[in-house]
Amino acid sequence: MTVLARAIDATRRYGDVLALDHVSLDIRAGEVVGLLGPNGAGKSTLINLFAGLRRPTSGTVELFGGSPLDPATRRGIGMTPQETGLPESLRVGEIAEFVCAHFPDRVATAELLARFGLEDLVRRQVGGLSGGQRRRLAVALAFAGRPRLVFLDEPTTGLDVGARRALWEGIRSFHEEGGTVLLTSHYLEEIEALAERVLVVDQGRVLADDSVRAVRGMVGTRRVSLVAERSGDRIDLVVNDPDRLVVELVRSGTPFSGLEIRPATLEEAFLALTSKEPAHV
Ligand SMILES: Nc1ncnc2c1ncn2[C@@H]1O[C@H](COP(=O)(O)OP(=O)(O)OP(=O)(O)O)[C@@H](O)[C@H]1O
Repeated sequence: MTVLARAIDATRRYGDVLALDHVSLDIRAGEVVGLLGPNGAGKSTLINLFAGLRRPTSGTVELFGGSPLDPATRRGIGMTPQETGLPESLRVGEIAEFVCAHFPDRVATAELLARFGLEDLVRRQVGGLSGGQRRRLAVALAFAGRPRLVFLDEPTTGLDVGARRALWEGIRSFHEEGGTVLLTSHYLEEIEALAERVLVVDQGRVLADDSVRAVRGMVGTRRVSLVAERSGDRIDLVVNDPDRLVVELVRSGTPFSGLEIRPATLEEAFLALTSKEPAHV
């Protein structure tokens, strides 16, 4: 399958901060790939390298087989960064028209807005949009030039359920037409709704690169919490098989109390993943 974006041993430092640590991966045509990781994991940095907004400190990043720094190459991508600023006094239809007009093979403004459920807002000034409507518009604009590959950095943060679904529909219809998307999120649920493949990133490293189902299994851990009677200390453990742990504890005759078992949060699962050797790097 055609590789649209490729990182080979890419490292990016900001002063003392190692934002990306020897990352190698491919984004192939037709994929929707979710980039999952906690704050500061390196998700935006990876997108910024692919989009040519930053250069790697070492290693190589390729876009459509060329350099992401080449404007002609970059014309094939669409991008919505984490934060965007749109001119307040322009109308939604005017902004969409302005952005579409930059591309040789542009989407019709009405079609673009309809795809993201924004058709009723075409005459509204941006200053009069809600936060969710602004965000949807910012995401829609990434698709204005019929890109081959779209980067979306936390596209649905701050959206309510309805707006989130409208946005998901827009992304899905692009994918159904063969489009490729790399999107970041803090939520596995969101990535599950859109992507087949998920990259789990933390501290600049790719901890897992697998199907959403496999990663769900990996992070489908449980947190077991109990008080050891001898010391009186509460002990917290993140495990895959809590039943076995409890059976073994009882068998060993260790006195304990206050047993609690609950699903691990994504944060805890990340920590559990980080403490092991990465499955695929
Ligand atoms: N321009 C910069 N200057 C200095 N440090 C930076 C810069 N950009 C990012 N960093 C640091 O690099 C690391 C990775 O940041 P990055 O924004 O890529 O993470 P992220 O996974 O996108 O986080 P979030 O989920 O919070 O958006 C962080 O420690 C961050 O503070």
